Amino acid sequence: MHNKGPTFYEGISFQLAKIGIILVFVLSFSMNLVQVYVDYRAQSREFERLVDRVIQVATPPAARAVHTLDDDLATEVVNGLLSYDFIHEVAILDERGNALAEASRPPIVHSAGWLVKIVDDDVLTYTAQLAVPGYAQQSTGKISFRVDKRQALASFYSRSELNLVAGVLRNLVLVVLLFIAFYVKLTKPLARLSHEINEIDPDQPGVRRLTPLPDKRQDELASVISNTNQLLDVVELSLAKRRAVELALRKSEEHLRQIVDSLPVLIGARNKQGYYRFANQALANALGYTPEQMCTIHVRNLLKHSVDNIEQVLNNDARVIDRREELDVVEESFVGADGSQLFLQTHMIPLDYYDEVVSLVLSVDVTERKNAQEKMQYMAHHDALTSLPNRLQLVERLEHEVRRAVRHGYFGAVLFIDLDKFKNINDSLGHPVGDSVLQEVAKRLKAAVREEDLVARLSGDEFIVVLTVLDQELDIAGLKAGEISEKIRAVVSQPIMHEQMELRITCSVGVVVYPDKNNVVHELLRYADTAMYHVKEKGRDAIEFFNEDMADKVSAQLVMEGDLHRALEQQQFVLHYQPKLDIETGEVVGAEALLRWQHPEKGQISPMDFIPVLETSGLILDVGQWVIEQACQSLAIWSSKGLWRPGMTMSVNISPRQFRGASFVQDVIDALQRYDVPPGALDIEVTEGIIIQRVDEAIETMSTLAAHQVSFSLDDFGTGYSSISYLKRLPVSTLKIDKSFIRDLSHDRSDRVLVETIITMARLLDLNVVAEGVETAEQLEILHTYHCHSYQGFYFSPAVPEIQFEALLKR
Ligand SMILES: Nc1nc2c(ncn2[C@@H]2O[C@@H]3COP(=O)(O)O[C@H]4[C@@H](O)[C@H](n5cnc6c(=O)[nH]c(N)nc65)O[C@@H]4COP(=O)(O)O[C@H]3[C@H]2O)c(=O)[nH]1
Repeated sequence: MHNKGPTFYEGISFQLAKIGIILVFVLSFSMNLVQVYVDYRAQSREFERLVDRVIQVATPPAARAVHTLDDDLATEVVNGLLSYDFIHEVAILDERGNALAEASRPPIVHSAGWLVKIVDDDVLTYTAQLAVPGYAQQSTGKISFRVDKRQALASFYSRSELNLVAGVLRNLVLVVLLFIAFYVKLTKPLARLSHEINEIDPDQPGVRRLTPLPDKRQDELASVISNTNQLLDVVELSLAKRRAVELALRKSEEHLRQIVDSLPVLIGARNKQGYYRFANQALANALGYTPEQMCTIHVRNLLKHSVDNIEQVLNNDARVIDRREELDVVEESFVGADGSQLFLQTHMIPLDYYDEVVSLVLSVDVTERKNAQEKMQYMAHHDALTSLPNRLQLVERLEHEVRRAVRHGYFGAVLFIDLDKFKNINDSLGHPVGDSVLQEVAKRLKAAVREEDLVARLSGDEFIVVLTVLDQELDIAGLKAGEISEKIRAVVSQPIMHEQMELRITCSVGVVVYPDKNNVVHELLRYADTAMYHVKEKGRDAIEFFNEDMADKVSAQLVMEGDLHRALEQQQFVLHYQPKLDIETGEVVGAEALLRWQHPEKGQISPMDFIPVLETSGLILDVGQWVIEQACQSLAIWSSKGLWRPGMTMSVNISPRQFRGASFVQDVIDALQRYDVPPGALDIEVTEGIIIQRVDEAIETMSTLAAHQVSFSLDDFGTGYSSISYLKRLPVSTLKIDKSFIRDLSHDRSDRVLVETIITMARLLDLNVVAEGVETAEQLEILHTYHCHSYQGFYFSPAVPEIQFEALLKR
């Protein structure tokens, strides 16, 4: 800080000189003037007295001259008066006013000084009456003369002028001398002092000291300089101390900063205005700024743009700062410099930071955790292949939609869509093709419905479409659901192009309109499933609405499902055996094990009624295994008793689900080994339906078991595909002609042709033929003519309990 020193004219000396000069002129001149005035008054009075004496001296001779009319005397008086240098005109007049004698001379011209001009008191005229004593004091004339007062006071004036000028000059000299003395003694040292103070470095005040005055000077200035030097020393010392403290502080702050910066926790301090007063490296890095930049950006600009989020952060800051509360914030959403979103979990503490209270925020970056959670949440609610909502989300949404429909009084619909023969695509073209078909179907379904409708993938080739808000009238809602279902059927059946291959697929659609009586989501799905199943039963590629009959059937099925669970636990199942007989010899060549359910209340229930329920509920896996075990056990017993001769076969029915079960092959082998079943005694009846779905897998399963001496019969032959091509590939030893062809054998020619053809074909393929449902001798006779190998049916015996069958064997 360097101040420009004062100029000469701004200096104290000049200022004092200026004041001195003004005082000299004003005070000394005015006081001298007063003195002159007093002197002038005294001089004037003196002059008056002189004039009076002159008149007293001149009037008697002048009166005599007038009285005697003596011109000479008058002239003498006049001349006498003119001898006074200040009288320059005299006249003696008689009583009539005629001049008896008069004389004048020009006034003496003075070089009039300035003072005379100020006084301006020049010529005066005096007149005196002349009277002769003793003549009654009667005036006889008068004498007049003119007087020049300036002339009379001339010496006074010149003396006064001299005094005035001399006084002023003397004082002026005094002022000049004082000015010099001030300048030398005060102003000059002060100017030097000022200059030296200016030169002092505020950071090192002790380095440049003020130059002391000569030793003999012990005045105030010398004391100021010496005191200032002492002060500079003290300041220098305290500065040095302060610098040392500051250095220590800075170092400790630096260490702290390093520690804070190296922490993985994101640390910052925000003030009430929403600015970071401090941000550690981790926080700055996380947001993509430097710690310095962080302090220049308002927190609003770092937050994700959502009113709630911004409000929450600002409100929390205000709470911490104003109310000094400590807060835990589960989630704050920030946006980094590169636009990426960041989720922070934060603990907030009020902190006194320099001159204000701030909110100290300690955060952990939970973005990855949050993203993982969201991803998991997404995965938990979506199907990975099609990204459609999965069953979980479907159920949640459908529950919500049903509630909404009930509340607002309108109808919606659930469409259960199953792709027809999708397995064929998977099996023949491979899973990648199947996957891309599913993705394409998902896309088409989404495009076919409104945004607010829901398309979900249930499993495999099953999709659900929820049509929300169809109509307030049930009929119209149903109509709309039907129209949309038709549209869906149409879009799904459009050719699907896959790597220049044109694929065609149809779908079966089951429709249920909601809300219904109980509005349970799982029921709705089951109803839609049932309706879809009906479509499948009727030949696929159609839509069907769920109706009351179906509902009754479903509820009956549900009741039965519960009963079947109990049946297995309480051993209500038994096996009956129907003998198989050689047509030629009439000997028993084996048996078919048939499942019976002894219901405690309803009595014996037909497997035709409960096997489908076992199948859909999955219970068939347990019950089917039980059947195999039971049959193997009976075989072992009869074999040990010598009742089961070699070459006899025990047929066991296997359901599709059981056949495809992962442990099926091993379970059968285990049972064979456990009961030590004679080789070739166990025969498994499979339907064409089981095989046709996955021919290769079926062949593999059958071949494995065939290697363990298990034979296979093809049940219900003639009702299905009856393709000779796959028959040749299958390890099947027996064909069972369905009883529906045997029933009308005696009077239906076409059945006879069919049965004869099957038998002939079987013989050609070296397969056994068993005719089912032989009830009459006539039927048996016809079969005999056709050279059918064996038969079973009520004609000989229905399926009978184990004991009865054993007795039959014994016979
Ligand atoms: N009208 C008439 N019927 C006759 C005659 N002879 C036998 N039957 C019946 O015809 C059915 C033959 O069994 P299926 O075709 O394999 O058809 C079976 C089979 O598909 C299935 N089934 C039976 N037991 C089991 C089992 O343990 N497991 C599996 N998966 N299915 C079984 O249930 C179906 C029906 O079994 P059932 O009611 O026992 O009915 C049996 C049998 O009682 C006859 O002369 N006239």
